[in-house]
Amino acid sequence: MAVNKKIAFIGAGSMAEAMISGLITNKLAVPGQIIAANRMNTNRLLELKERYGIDIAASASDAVRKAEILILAMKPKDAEDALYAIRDSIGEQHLIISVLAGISTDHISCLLQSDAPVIRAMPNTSAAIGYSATGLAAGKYAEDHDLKQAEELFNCIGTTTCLKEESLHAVTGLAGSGPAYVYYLVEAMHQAASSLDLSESEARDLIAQTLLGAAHMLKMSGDHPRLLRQKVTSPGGTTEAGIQMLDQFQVKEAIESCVKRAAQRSEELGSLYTPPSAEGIV
Ligand SMILES: NC(=O)C1=CN([C@@H]2O[C@H](COP(=O)(O)OP(=O)(O)OC[C@H]3O[C@@H](n4cnc5c(N)ncnc54)[C@H](OP(=O)(O)O)[C@@H]3O)[C@@H](O)[C@H]2O)C=CC1
Ligand SMILES: O=C(O)[C@@H]1CCC=N1
Repeated sequence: MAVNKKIAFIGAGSMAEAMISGLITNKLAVPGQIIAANRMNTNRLLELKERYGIDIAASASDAVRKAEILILAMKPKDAEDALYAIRDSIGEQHLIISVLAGISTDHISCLLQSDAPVIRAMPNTSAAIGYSATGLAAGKYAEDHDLKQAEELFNCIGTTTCLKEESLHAVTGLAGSGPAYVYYLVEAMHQAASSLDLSESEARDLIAQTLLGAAHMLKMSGDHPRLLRQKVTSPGGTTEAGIQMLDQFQVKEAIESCVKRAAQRSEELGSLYTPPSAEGIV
């Protein structure tokens, strides 16, 4: 379903571009409905205008004044400056959606000194091709229709899961950062393929299709990954021999630690950029 509101991206980096690309490709919005602002990198804004035909703003507050849905997409460390700069332009027409890792909706409301509805979202960069796995949580001023609006928007660029806000740290560790873990695995598979004399393009096709097939099997069969793995693993065969290496290097434990550490880092970012005086106050 298309939205008929103007959407402003405050922060025009990787995540904003992934969402802009997904929103336009999947026809939730036409380019003229999207406006982007960043801190100072005008070339980046011109690049996005050229690539997607979107509007660009002279300042973040200019973008805010022209839009009803605001997507906060700067780094957590820049949130304070960015929100101070726009707070006088926030009005009752605005729905605020933050994709910032770790930063709570309470903190955003506090910095904005506003009771405008805030939805916290954790998408991932697969939004660019309509495959984000996004977690969503409503802040205390958001009503059901605000969450529904955010769900509509993110459903257009992947799947959405609504959760309590505390769970967004886990979503960040698992799915927000998740594509990077998969690319890390792929980098290792490429290195192995190269040392086994496969060409770059042969390896690329084989690896991408193998991942795609496994992901579809997980979704379509509904089987537990252990069962799916067992079906690949013949006793005394190649897979068993390969997996013995993964076990030897404790790869399962490493991945579990990786996801937990990323989730913990999300909590740390929240504390790092939330002065104690701002916790829970609006
Ligand atoms: N990348 C990812 O995979 C994901 C990222 N996120 C979250 O998305 C957010 C953005 O990440 P990402 O896109 O990777 O970051 P980038 O560094 O790629 O982009 C950040 C953008 O924020 C802009 N910015 C900085 N300060 C301000 C300001 N005061 N006012 C307006 N814009 C400002 C920067 O502008 P300039 O260049 O001019 O300084 C830049 O355009 C982060 O909070 C991150 O946690 C969430 C899910 C996944
Ligand atoms: O690395 C980060 O902090 C951001 C949040 C999730 C993915 N990228």
